Amino acid sequence: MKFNLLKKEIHHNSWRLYVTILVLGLLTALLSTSQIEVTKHLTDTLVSNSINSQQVILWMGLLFSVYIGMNLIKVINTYFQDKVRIQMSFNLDTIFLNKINPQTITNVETPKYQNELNIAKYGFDSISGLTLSFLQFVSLLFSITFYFVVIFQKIWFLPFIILLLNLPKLLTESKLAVKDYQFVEQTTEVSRKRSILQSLLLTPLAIKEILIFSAKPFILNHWDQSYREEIIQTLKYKRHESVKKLILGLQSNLGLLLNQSVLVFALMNKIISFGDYISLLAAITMIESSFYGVASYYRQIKQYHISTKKLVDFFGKYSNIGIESKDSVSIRSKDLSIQNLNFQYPNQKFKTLNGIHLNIKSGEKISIVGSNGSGKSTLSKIIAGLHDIEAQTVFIGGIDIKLLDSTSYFSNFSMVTQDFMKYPFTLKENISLSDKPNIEKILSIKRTYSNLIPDIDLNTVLGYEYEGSRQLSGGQWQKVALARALYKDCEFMILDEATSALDPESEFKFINTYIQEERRKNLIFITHRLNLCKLFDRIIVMDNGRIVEVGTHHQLMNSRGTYYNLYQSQKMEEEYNGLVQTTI
Ligand SMILES: Nc1ncnc2c1ncn2[C@@H]1O[C@H](COP(=O)(O)OP(=O)(O)OP(=O)(O)O)[C@@H](O)[C@H]1O
Repeated sequence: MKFNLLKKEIHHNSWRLYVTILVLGLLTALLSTSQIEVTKHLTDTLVSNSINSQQVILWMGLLFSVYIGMNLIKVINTYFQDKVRIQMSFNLDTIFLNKINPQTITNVETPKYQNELNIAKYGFDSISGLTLSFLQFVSLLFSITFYFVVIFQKIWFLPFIILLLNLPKLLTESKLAVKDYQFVEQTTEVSRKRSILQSLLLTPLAIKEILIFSAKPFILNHWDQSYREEIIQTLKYKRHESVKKLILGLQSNLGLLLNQSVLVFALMNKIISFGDYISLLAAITMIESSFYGVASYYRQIKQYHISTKKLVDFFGKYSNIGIESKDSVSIRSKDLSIQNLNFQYPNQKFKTLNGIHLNIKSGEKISIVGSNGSGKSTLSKIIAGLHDIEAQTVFIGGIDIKLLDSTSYFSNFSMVTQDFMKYPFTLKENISLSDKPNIEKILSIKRTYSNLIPDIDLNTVLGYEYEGSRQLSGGQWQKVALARALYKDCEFMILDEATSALDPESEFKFINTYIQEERRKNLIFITHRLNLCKLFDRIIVMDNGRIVEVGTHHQLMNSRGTYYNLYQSQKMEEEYNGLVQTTI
């Protein structure tokens, strides 16, 4: 990806503001040079043998007007700079959120992604800072040039000495720019840890457990430790920066002393007047401070180069920029076939799935069961196209899914996972995920699946995030997620323990209705409630990343293997619970 492609979007709607700020910068430079000139004349009038009071009043009036003008421009300039900052941060956030578009979740569900995201955000912020600094830099260049002209007219060689003495500032800032980035990279994890723990202490979900388990001191202690670690690292870096700045300050003081000596020499030898002395000293001091601005701009230019490199890497990994869109392949059948599929998560040392072979015919309803961690969710996410897999392992209608455009592949799937989303939107938006929900479609789902969609106004905002919103129960939220999956109305419905919060009657009614109503569609149902498995065409039993049994409920019960044992132990548990209840 070429970063230049983004530049236009970064500066969208800002060019007129930039020109305004530059004009204001030019005016500031003109006024501050006039201030020097007026001060010179006022001083010369004051130290002359015959003080002309009218002239003194005139110069003082002029000086006052220059001050007022400078103040006015300063206020207007600050406003426009704020405006640029706001516009730029909107542009950058828009680009960032639009461009980050990973095609799968495999690399996103890792700490590496979080760290790289943090560094990329820092890079983006430094770009927005750079634009403003560039404008300030140009304004400073105006001022420095004007001051140089003033000084050059009186003592021609002095501007060159000043320039030479200020070069170390640029060098130091360039080194600090590299160090800045190294510092951010080193502290990303610890600063993320601190903010994760901080939000843990503040989010309502966590507060509930914190209260019950009296966990505040424990989490606070973790937060305190990571914050202290971050502070230690930050202060170490700041100390290093301060030492560099101290050395620079000393160099700058020595430079001023040298320049002042030149002025004193010129004054004593009557090369310049006393007024010149005062005004030139002011000009030199202003150049010195302007050079700090120039140096800090130089540091940001350096950072800009590092940032763009990091951003190009980041977008290369997590966006679809530069990925050639695949030709649309027409899929004739929706039969799904998995051939010798192995899968390993990027941050795991072992394979989560081992040699999976599975064929699912169009319209088939299958249930996947197995112990915790056996790989059921991973397999279902792979089927839905959410993970990076090797070529020639998953096929739809005989076509390798790696050859298909991911968006068109996703259009075949509806999915409700264990950790489904609860959007802080209205009920109808939660179901449709659209600005223009098809109300008739929602009402039709409501009629077919009784008790699925809560009996509240479709325009009610859900959750506890906003004033006037309405919180749902866990089961109701899960029903809304199921309604969302039905609304998408796809060939494949994947339900990963997606009915676990429903009462047994609602769960049975939902699954049974889907099977009856959607005979031509596929249902992949992951569950721990084995009594529902009887409703399915086939049951897949998983253990330790492998498929260990496949068959109907009766076949698997007769073969007396893993499924049989799981079923028996669940039946015994249910009988025991029933016994306890009747005893009570
Ligand atoms: N994002 C992830 N990154 C790394 N490892 C993961 C990730 N998700 C799952 N795993 C690992 O993969 C293995 C299988 O997990 P998976 O969620 O597929 O199991 P499951 O059969 O659905 O379990 P459960 O019944 O508890 O939901 C587990 O050992 C788990 O630690």
